[in-house]
Amino acid sequence: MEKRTVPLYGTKTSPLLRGTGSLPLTSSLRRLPCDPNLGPIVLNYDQCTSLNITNNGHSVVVEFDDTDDRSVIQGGPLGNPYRLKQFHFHWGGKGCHGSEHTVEGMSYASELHLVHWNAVKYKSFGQAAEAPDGLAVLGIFLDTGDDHRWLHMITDALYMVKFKASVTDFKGFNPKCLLPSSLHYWTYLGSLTTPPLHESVIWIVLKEPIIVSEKQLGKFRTLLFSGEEEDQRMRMENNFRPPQPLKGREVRSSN
Ligand SMILES: NS(=O)(=O)c1ccc2c(c1)[C@H]1CCC[C@H]1[C@@H](c1ccccc1Cl)N2
Ligand SMILES: [Zn+2]
Repeated sequence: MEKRTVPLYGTKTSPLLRGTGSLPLTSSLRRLPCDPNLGPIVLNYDQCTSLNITNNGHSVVVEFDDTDDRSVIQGGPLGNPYRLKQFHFHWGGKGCHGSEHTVEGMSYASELHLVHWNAVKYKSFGQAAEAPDGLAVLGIFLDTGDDHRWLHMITDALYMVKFKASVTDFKGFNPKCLLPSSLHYWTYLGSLTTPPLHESVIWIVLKEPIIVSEKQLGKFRTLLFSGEEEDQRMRMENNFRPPQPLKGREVRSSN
């Protein structure tokens, strides 16, 4: 990890955003005392059903069947199990960094977000997305180094969703293969980092990054913000929102 120069966020299709959004896990977070009341997070993804992979004009998204509790996250700061709905990534331009959280001012090349919703308390994702305890987003940092042995399953499919609004089947993918070995985490109450910016997210950010290669990251940058029918082709990069002030929010640390 090197010091990141904060790239300009936003392009014609994703203007600079307001609101609290994601927060910097800054200051001496690494030395935060562990909160003994924070138990381990538990991921039950073994029965997960991935459906498709799509380019939504902001990121690449893998969506899951969330009609029952077949894949959930629970434990840690969560009072209920939360259903896995989708995951997506944020990344920078060549050589610059693209994570939406920083740790002691340092950022990573990319950040993976696994988005879950509280189906115990809310009838739909949309309703949960507007409630303070509606969503739980698991954030995983991507640092650069060797090839990630399973990420190719995503990057090999990216040519199929090059353009905005393109989608293709993507069955049988279990995101457990994208987890680091440790599930130690920081957690705080924040918001979605892109519109509609609802203050509805229990953020759970893993301390240990996964390692992916620059070559693999480069394949994300072959995606386009623009649709197939648009004349100007805008490469999809820097689709991350720089961290926002903590504003006195409490960040807690698992062991
Ligand atoms: N970077 S992030 O994880 O904080 C993030 C930020 C914004 C949004 C999402 C994820 C995703 C989560 C699923 C739906 C989608 C989205 C949305 C779109 C239409 C209607 C509602 C919603 Cl929530 N907006
Ligand atoms: Zn995100």
